[in-house]
Amino acid sequence: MMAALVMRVSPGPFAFARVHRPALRSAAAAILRSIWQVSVSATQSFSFPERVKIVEVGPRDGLQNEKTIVPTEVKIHLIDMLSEAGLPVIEATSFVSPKWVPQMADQEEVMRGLYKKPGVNYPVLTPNLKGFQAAMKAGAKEVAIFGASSELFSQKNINCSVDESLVRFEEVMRAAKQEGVPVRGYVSCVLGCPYEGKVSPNKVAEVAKRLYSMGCYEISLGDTIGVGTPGGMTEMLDAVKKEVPVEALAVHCHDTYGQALANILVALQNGVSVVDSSVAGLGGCPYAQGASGNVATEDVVYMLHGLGIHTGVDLPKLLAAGSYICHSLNRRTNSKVAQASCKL
Ligand SMILES: CC(C)(COP(=O)([O-])OP(=O)([O-])OC[C@H]1O[C@@H](n2cnc3c(N)ncnc32)[C@H](O)[C@@H]1OP(=O)([O-])[O-])[C@@H](O)C(=O)NCCC(=O)NCCSC(=O)C[C@@](C)(O)CC(=O)[O-]
Repeated sequence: MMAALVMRVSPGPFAFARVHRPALRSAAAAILRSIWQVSVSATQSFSFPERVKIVEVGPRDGLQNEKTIVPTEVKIHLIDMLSEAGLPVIEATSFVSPKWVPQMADQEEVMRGLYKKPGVNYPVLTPNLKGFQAAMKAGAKEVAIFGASSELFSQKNINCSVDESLVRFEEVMRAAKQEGVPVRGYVSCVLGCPYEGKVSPNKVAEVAKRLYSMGCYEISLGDTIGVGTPGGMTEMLDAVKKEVPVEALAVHCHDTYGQALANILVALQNGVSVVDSSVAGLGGCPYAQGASGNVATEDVVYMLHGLGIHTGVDLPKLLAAGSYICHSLNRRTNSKVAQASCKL
């Protein structure tokens, strides 16, 4: 359901209006009025979803590219902190080859060790039947298959062509249907490929349609290397929405060029209400040259709450999870909200 945006102006950032000198006070009020007017007119013609489902991909996408192996207990504690913060979906790990992605080699231990909070989904990536079977043995209740709209990226990432990958995914889908397991589908490189450059929106739409037709309940559209802009996002969504209902679409933005929040905003205006993000902005695909972190969950939540959109996420608890993983990795957070909160 979509709701028109009701603008609310928080007094916080405008505390300077409380100054005692009348001239300054009226100047501050004028600035405030002009900002408010611009904001309202800029947003009045759009509508946004009332609630957004955030799919937290930090424990998988966020950590898969880390060179030093993160201890299993740290991964488990991170996942538990994220579920405690109210994230409804937490992608826990991936059942891929440990030769290809050594960081995910402890997938079974992670699945067995995490506290399965009632109401929270913990999907895992499965590139093929072998991965699916291992995931089932480890107790996974939901899986994700991951394809691409670029041939070269598909080859580099999963060692097969796009068509071959779809055949493998059909096998996973058949097995999943037998087990009654929901399957999410990813399409990578929807706004650009590190090896092929521009990707046609029609190609994205075609792969998204194939995944949706085979039974994926949701299709996550990945700007794998974070090169997209709001213009590209709009063009791509226009094409995909002709093939897949918008209710079944998610966006998965990386922030390499600082466009992720703008791209997400445009996706929301286009009716998308599922957003992937990674705590502390960790992440990147090891087989996508130049890929930087995912958009930070903290920043997405801050923006959504500022728009009056419900997420169910407790921002202070989320910030604590981000701080925990950054401390464990000895890394500065990529989240602007976390950086700003530290200074308060
Ligand atoms: C897909 C494969 C396995 C094909 O890899 P392959 O080498 O072509 O597979 P194969 O079938 O020829 O088997 C080779 C070896 O791998 C083993 N194997 C085969 N399958 C599995 C499995 N499931 N789990 C564990 N082991 C497996 C298999 O048993 C065999 O072992 P060996 O006999 O040599 O000892 C490989 O290419 C792979 O693991 N790729 C994973 C790459 C990956 O995880 N990339 C990151 C995730 S995608 C991403 O980040 C993008 C996303 C989703 O976030 C969205 C976005 O941002 O756009």
